[in-house]
Amino acid sequence: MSHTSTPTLHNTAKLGDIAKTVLMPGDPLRAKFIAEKFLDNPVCFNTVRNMLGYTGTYNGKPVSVMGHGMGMPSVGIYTYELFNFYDVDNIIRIGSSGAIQPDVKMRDIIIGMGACTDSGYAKSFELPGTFCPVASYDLIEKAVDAAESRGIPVRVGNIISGDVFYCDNADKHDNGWIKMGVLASEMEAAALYMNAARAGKNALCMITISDKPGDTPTTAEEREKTFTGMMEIALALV
Ligand SMILES: O=P(O)(O)O[C@H]1O[C@H](CO)[C@@H](O)[C@H]1O
Ligand SMILES: O=c1cc[nH]c(=O)[nH]1
Repeated sequence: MSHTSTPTLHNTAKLGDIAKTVLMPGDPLRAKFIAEKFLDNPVCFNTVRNMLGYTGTYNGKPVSVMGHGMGMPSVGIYTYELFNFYDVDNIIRIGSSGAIQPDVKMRDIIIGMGACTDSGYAKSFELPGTFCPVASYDLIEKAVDAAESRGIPVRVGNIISGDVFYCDNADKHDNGWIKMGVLASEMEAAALYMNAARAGKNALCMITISDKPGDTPTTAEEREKTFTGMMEIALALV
């Protein structure tokens, strides 16, 4: 795709409408909730496909928040455009996720230091080996400090960005990742980290456990409005 200017096919914002740091949940209504609850003077810059995006200020500093949809292709499009066409420097994903390790509990917050994947997303970069998608060390360090200073427990470790939410034999699907010490599953961090690496920008994925076998899953509304610990840590990075 050779498109290089703004607005884009997926975003009606003009260059300058979006802040250097963007918080990105998968759910656009989680983006709306964050903008309305935490930002001063939020202005909506995108409604294309209902992928809501807002820019406002937090503690006087400009910040944007925008949904990225579900899965690697969707997050790949939105983050590519933000990094490469909108001059965004930092993207912090704030997602829901499924527990993989037995000692990971509902509502635990995890910082994805690395993101394993079963996706073919890396193929587009035509590399001679296996790329290791990792978060920005600077953002990890700042997120850990922000969590500690707020008394919010977080774990830092490996996560898995999968291409499927529903699959035959989920236990078998997770078993290999359990043996490799992977903490939790979600569906976008690996593509985000790859796009950041390719663009020379910074990315971090923070997730809150919303599902664990044997526990009652959080509702859609809880995923939209109650993961505020993770949201506050992300906002502290602005
Ligand atoms: O809650 P979000 O941020 O969308 O993240 C998780 O939830 C979705 C699946 O329900 C996938 O996008 C997965 O990564
Ligand atoms: O990808 C995801 C997101 C939430 N819960 C899961 O089990 N998987």
